[in-house]
Amino acid sequence: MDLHFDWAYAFGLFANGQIWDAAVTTLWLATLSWMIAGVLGLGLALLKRSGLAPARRAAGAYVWLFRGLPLLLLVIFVYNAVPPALPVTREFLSNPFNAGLVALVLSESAYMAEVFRAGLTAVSPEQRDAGRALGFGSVPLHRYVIVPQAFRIAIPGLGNEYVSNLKNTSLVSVISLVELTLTGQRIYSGNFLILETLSVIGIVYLAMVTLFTGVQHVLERRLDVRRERERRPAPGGEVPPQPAVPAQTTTPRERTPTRAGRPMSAPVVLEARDLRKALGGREVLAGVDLEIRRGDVCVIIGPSGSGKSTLLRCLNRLLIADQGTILLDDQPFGYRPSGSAIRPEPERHLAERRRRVGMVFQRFELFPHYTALENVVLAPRHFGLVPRAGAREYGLALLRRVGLEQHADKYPHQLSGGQQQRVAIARTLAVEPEVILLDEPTSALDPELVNEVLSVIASLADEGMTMVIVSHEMDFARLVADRVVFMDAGRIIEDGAPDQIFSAPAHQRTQRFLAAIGQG
Ligand SMILES: Nc1ncnc2c1ncn2[C@@H]1O[C@H](COP(=O)(O)OP(=O)(O)OP(=O)(O)O)[C@@H](O)[C@H]1O
Repeated sequence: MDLHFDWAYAFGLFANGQIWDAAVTTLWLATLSWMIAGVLGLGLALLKRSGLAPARRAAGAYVWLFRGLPLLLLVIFVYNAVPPALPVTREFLSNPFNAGLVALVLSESAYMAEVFRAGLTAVSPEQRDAGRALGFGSVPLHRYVIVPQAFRIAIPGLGNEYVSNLKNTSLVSVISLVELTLTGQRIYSGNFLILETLSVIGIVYLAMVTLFTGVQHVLERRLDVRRERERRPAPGGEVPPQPAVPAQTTTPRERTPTRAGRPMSAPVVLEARDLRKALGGREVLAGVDLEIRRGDVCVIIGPSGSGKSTLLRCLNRLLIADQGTILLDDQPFGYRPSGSAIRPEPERHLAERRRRVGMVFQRFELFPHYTALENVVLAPRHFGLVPRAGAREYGLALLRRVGLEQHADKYPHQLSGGQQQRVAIARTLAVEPEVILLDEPTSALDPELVNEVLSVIASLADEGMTMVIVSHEMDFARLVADRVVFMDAGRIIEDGAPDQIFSAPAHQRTQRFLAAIGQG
């Protein structure tokens, strides 16, 4: 068969105004529906992960229904069946563009919900804990920490959705919306130059997809702080290297073991009573009592799996103990009286008070999409501890305290592990906690970076900061601690001055542990 392609006609079609009008309609319909569906999809994804079972079920039912129904059927239904059933929609839905928009949004939002859900799930639980430890409740936690990270992860999936949505607009031609496909049909039904017309229509679709792909590419690059920064050196990158720790800071090695302990008269600031917690069917905390006095530096040591980290997480209520209570300044912390018993307080009431007990994590958990300075000022800005105009100065002063002022505008990935941990300490200090919990703050660091972090912690101890530190750094514990607490199998076995614990442990289990790690 002789295939004739009328090139002149095909090129001439590019000057056909009908095609460009239809392209604008198609693009507008696809973009508007995709944007509305994006907002709805994010809302649905958040509802699907919410703690409220009815909200979860409703969102799940929505996704099940609108992902399951063919779009063509939805378009016809919205245009023909909804207006008679709901007269108030008659005027709006009598316009094929509006009816198509509604159908596309219904269908597309169900898909987008799953794309966003994948992004939300990919944000690590440790990032959530870091936000919660700063005192963020659910809304600020999602706004500052989770959604921005989830959005970055979801971009490729959202881009795919845009492209499939753009092509799906052709189905709206079934209710006579004059979009690209219908325009093509109308043109070739008059002259039968099907191949030429469809080729031009196809090229216009491809041009639109190419345009969008370019926009997506630019957006991805903009939001990828790693890429952005590789091309553009961060401010502060060219300054001469500065000392790892502030000049006034003492290094642990230089300190003399004169930290004689706080007077026993200092008020108790944080207290755990009979804490019990089971995890994975095993009793991890088996009745822990601990008193922390204002200004105490309490170092918790013990074998792996003895429950040290679990105890810390229970102390600031990132983890809810099964039994027992926590008192902060003699007031129940995260518990409230309920009849004769006291019960855990709901997260929404507890969130903001949690910042009074700050936490530094083993793996730093800086927010990767913010600079060091932004990490530090995020929470104080949110809680109104510092005015907008003074926020930068406030953050810089804190970074200066940990020796990192000149790295303020770098992103976490541009800092060494030790520097990241020092920023994390500054971030914790920024919300003015009464007590700081440090969970193995140096165990994720290369040996040569350990000292710079320990030095910062030592300087905080000198300033009188109350700290509870889980550490495997025994030399550091000897020098910086007022008290050393030895834990084993979910219990506190021994609690005393560093000299006593390290030189004359009273309990055989402590002796065995110290001997095993070469400290006996
Ligand atoms: N989410 C969890 N589910 C089940 N078991 C858990 C969970 N978290 C911790 N555990 C277990 O609880 C025990 C105590 O863990 P924890 O992290 O508190 O110990 P640790 O003394 O801090 O240990 P390490 O020094 O190795 O960090 C371990 O046996 C651990 O496997």
